[in-house]
Amino acid sequence: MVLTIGLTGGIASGKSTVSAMMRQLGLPVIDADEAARAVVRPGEDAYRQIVAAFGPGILQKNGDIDRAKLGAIVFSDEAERTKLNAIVHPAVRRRMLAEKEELVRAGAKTIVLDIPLLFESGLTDWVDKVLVVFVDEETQLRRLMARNGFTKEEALARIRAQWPLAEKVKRADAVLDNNGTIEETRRQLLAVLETWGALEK
Ligand SMILES: CC(C)(COP(=O)(O)OP(=O)(O)OC[C@H]1O[C@@H](n2cnc3c(N)ncnc32)[C@H](O)[C@@H]1O)[C@@H](O)C(=O)NCCC(=O)NCCS
Ligand SMILES: Nc1ncnc2c1ncn2[C@@H]1O[C@H](COP(=O)(O)OP(=O)(O)OP(=O)(O)O)[C@@H](O)[C@H]1O
Repeated sequence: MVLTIGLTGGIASGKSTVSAMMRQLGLPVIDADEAARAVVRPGEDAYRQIVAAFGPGILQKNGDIDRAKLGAIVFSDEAERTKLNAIVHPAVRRRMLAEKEELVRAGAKTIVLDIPLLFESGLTDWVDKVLVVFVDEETQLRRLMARNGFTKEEALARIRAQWPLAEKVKRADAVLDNNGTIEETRRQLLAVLETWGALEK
């Protein structure tokens, strides 16, 4: 029996920080953001669909998608974001399922799916347990602006493109409070993984 853990939270709440800890503990992590980058590389179907839908103006000189330009469009206009999601999400889901099947075939006992939009995309039936990384709004805004160099408006636009983090906390099987130090978050993570029997070899 494979235990599938859905790791989610809000933008900049600390999912990648926590998924790195889970990898260090020997748990395989399938990363939706990584999949979303891979499926839009030049030559991929989704790449062609994105250029057709948004025009060559969202491309860099070398032909790669200009993520900052496309981000500015989709985080300021819900209809544009829905258009992009309709192109990218099906390809991301196919890629993640293929990765998961490979891990199951290789005998993985616990698999982590790091999916920022687990709830927004209605993917909770993909996982056995939902682990939410929580931070308060002020901390989230500060860390997001510091990490990406966004203005407050750009950061808020991204935060508002997702469910409120408090709604995800209500639906979680376990919550990591990531407002403190990374060490404090790690201690909480170990306790949750212990409880779920996720660390047995
Ligand atoms: C708009 C894009 C090009 C911006 O790229 P950029 O490198 O600036 O951001 P990155 O991809 O690293 O995402 C950073 C964070 O933004 C948030 N985010 C990304 N896409 C979305 C979205 N469609 N809706 C809400 N939040 C999103 C997530 O919290 C993600 O972790 C990119 O985010 C994208 O292609 N998004 C559509 C695919 C998607 O929904 N990915 C999210 C998980 S599947
Ligand atoms: N406990 C913490 N204390 C201080 N800084 C932190 C803590 N946890 C995360 N950070 C920092 O906050 C920022 C956001 O963390 P991280 O990138 O892990 O979030 P995320 O949820 O993966 O973001 P995204 O939704 O964009 O993928 C990063 O710069 C990270 O180094």
